Formats: sequence, structure tokens, C-alpha cells
Amino acid sequence: MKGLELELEDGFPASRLFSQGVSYTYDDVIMLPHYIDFPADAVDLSTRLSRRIPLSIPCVASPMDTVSESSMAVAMASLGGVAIIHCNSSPAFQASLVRSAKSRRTPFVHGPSVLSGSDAIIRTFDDILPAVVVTDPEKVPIGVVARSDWERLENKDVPVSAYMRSAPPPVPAKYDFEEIAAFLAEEKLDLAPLVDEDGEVVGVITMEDIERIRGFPKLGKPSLGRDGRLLVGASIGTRENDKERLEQLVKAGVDVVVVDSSQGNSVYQIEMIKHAKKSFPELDVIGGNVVTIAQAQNLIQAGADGLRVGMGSGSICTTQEVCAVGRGQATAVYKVSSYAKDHDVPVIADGGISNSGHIVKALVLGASTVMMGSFLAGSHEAPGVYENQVCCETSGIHFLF
Ligand SMILES: NC(=O)C1=CN([C@@H]2O[C@H](COP(=O)(O)OP(=O)(O)OC[C@H]3O[C@@H](n4cnc5c(N)ncnc54)[C@H](O)[C@@H]3O)[C@@H](O)[C@H]2O)C=CC1
Ligand SMILES: O=c1[nH]c(=O)c2[nH+]cn([C@@H]3O[C@H](COP(=O)(O)O)[C@@H](O)[C@H]3O)c2[nH]1
Ligand SMILES: [K+]
Repeated sequence: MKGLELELEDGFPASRLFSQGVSYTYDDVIMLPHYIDFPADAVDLSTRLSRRIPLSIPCVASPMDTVSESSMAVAMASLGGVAIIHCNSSPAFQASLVRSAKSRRTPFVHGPSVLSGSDAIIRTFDDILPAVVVTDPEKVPIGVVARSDWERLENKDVPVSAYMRSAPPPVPAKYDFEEIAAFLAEEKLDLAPLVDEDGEVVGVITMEDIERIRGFPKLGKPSLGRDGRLLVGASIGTRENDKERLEQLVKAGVDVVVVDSSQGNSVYQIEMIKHAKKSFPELDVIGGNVVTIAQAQNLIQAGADGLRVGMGSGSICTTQEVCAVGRGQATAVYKVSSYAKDHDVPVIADGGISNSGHIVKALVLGASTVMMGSFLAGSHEAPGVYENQVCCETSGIHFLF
């Protein structure tokens, strides 16, 4: 039998499968195994988020208020991916989240639990892991309290100034992981506050963290922006006041912007993409969401540097139920990628990823990256970098490299 007949006999080529007018979700399709002649660690996952932004792993955290704020942005960029900080907040607050993520080099740092000397620690220590930094009114560290100090206390209702340790020498937040580890070792510290250029505490790092992080599987090459700091994305809407939001985000150092609509092929989004490209030609702007070639065409013509594909694909997505529009995600990714690649526009397969097999399918179908919401945010309670990091870890991202 000839090659094609043999292949038809043994499953459809994608070009044929996706040209029958039927739309498929990830779970409707499976790829046939073929032949292995390379070791797993020879697989290179590096890719592009958008025209001018490279990533070392194809993973993007979704602009959802339950998923992406500063700590997810720092964790994802450190892993070689990126997070898009959500716009479900005031422009000023969203810009402050970008600034905070940009000020950090080391992902595995706790947001500081900071108290003033006169405060007492009454609550259980757990929700203020791993240490408390005591600061003066200018937020300069004057002492630290380790969990063990606090647990030994008979009466907890005393001001921390009565039993805190004197503040160890602070670690500059711009230090990377190895520099911090060396600093703690030299100074024989088991914990230290991290401070920004103004000496203000921005985090706490412990020797325990250093040991834990060393145990992580190999981390990807961190994603860095043109400013050499961690790569950070943010989303905007398509209203008039989103132009001001965009301005504040650019001032805060954002590296890429996602115009965030459930149906991106609208006069409003096209307007916003053109405005953003004209005002900030250096900034990559990703349009979406789209699921058809016609929608993609419009946004690429408007200047989009990337496309976000998915309608009704999100695990909590209600578009298909509410608006009766959408498309099976496997078909949407295949169709839009097949068109976008001819225009050098990378595609983000957005939503519906609940296992690493979905990630592989999205990439094989032509997406350059996958965007995840619930898969990264675990049970949607990812307040701190540890939870995000653990979610990344358990979510199979480490599986990918
Ligand atoms: N991936 C998906 O399938 C879905 C994603 N989402 C997410 O929910 C959030 C909100 O999405 P949307 O509701 O689409 O927000 P949206 O603000 O883009 O659109 C809401 C409505 O306002 C209209 N609109 C937008 N800009 C306008 C303007 N300048 N003037 C007049 N009317 C305007 C739109 O046409 C639409 O009818 C986003 O984060 C999106 O990612 C929501 C639904 C589905
Ligand atoms: O209909 C919706 N209403 C929403 O409020 C909403 N929030 C997020 N999304 C979309 O779902 C994607 C994340 O999907 P997963 O959790 O499956 O990764 C996200 O990337 C979005 O595309 C929404 N869809
Ligand atoms: K859904």
C-alpha cells in the first residue's frame, strides 16, 4: 500500500482531520506514537510568546485574579515562562504589581510579614511563614522573629520588640539566587530580610529555602525583559480608560501586554491594538481571544504581535454556555496556528489545560505556548510564591524540562 493509504489506514493526518467541518477538543484527539531516536533531555522547549519575546519553556500564566499577580509573575519568569498580571484592579495597583515583580530576582522569597516593634504576634505562626521582619516606620528592618523564637514564648501577647533578634545584615533584593545563598553562608545566617535600593524590606529568605530550592529539578533559563530584569506581562481591556492603564503599565516596566477579551475580533480591540502599537512601538501586544482564521486575520492586520486562542476552552469559561459561540480548542489552535505561522505571529493556546498531555497536544497542533489558569492556581488559592511554585511543580511544568 502507498504511504498515504497506509497513513489513512493508520489514522488521519491533521490536515485531513481538521478539514471536515467538525471541531475537536483536546480530549477528542490523540496522536499516534512513532519512533524514538533521541533522549528526553535532548528536547528543546524554547519558544516565543510573541514576535519579539523568547521563552525557555512554553508556559504562560493567565491574567486572572486567582492566578497572576507579582509572585506568580516572579515564579513563572524564573522558570523560563511568563505570567500576565490581571487587570481586575485599578491601573495603579496593577502597575504596582508589575513594579514589584520587576524588583525581584529570586522567585522563592516570601512576601515579608512585617510588623512594627509594638505589635504582638497572636495568630498562629503558620500564616506568616517563615519569619517576621520588624521594621521602623520607614520600613527599614530593625529585627527578625523566627518561628522557633515565637513558639518558645510562654505569653505570646507581648510586643515583638521584647524578644526579636537584632536584624541580620539585609540582602539586596537584586541579588540572584546564588549570590543570596553565598551571602547567607558567609554571614552564617539562617534567615535574612531582602531589601530594595531604598533599604525597604521586600522579602525574607531562609537557609531552609535555599536547601529546598537546590532540590528543585533543573530550572529553565529565567525569562528576562530588555531591561535585564524578570520578564513581566500584563493585560488591559479595550475601553477608553485602558489607554491610561496601558500608560501606567509601560511606566512600571511591563514587557508585553495582552488585550484581554473573550471575543477579540472587535472594532474596540482593533482600535486598542493600533493605539498601543502607535504609542509604544517597542512593546509587543498580544490580541485575542480568537478561534477562527478570519478573526486572526483582522488582529494580525491591526498589528498584533501574538494571538491568544480559545473561546469556551477555559475550565471556568462560560462563553459557549452564555453566548453560544466558541470552538473546540484542538481545532481552534490548529486552524489559527496554521494561518498565523505564515505571518510570523506566535499563538498562545489559552485554557482547558488540565494535564501535561494537553500541553503537548497544543504545541503539536501549532501553538507556541500554552496559557493556564486553574492548572497553575491549584485550587485557586495561590496567595504566595510557594503555592504558585508548588502548583508549577505539581502541574507538570517541571515535567517539561
Ligand atoms: N477565553 C474565553 O473564552 C473567555 C475569557 N473571558 C475573560 O473575561 C474577561 C472579560 O472578557 P470580556 O467580557 O470579553 O471583556 P470585554 O470588556 O472585552 O467585552 C465586554 C463587552 O464590552 C464590549 N466592549 C469592549 N470594549 C468596548 C468599548 N470600548 N466600547 C463599547 N463596548 C465595548 C465588548 O464588545 C463586549 O460586548 C477577560 O479577562 C477575558 O479573558 C471571558 C469570557 C470567555
Ligand atoms: O468565560 C470566562 N469567564 C471568565 O471569567 C474567565 N476567566 C478566565 N477565562 C478564560 O479561561 C482561561 C483559563 O482557562 P483554564 O482555567 O482552563 O486554564 C483564561 O485564560 C481565560 O481565557 C474566563 N472565561
Ligand atoms: K469551559
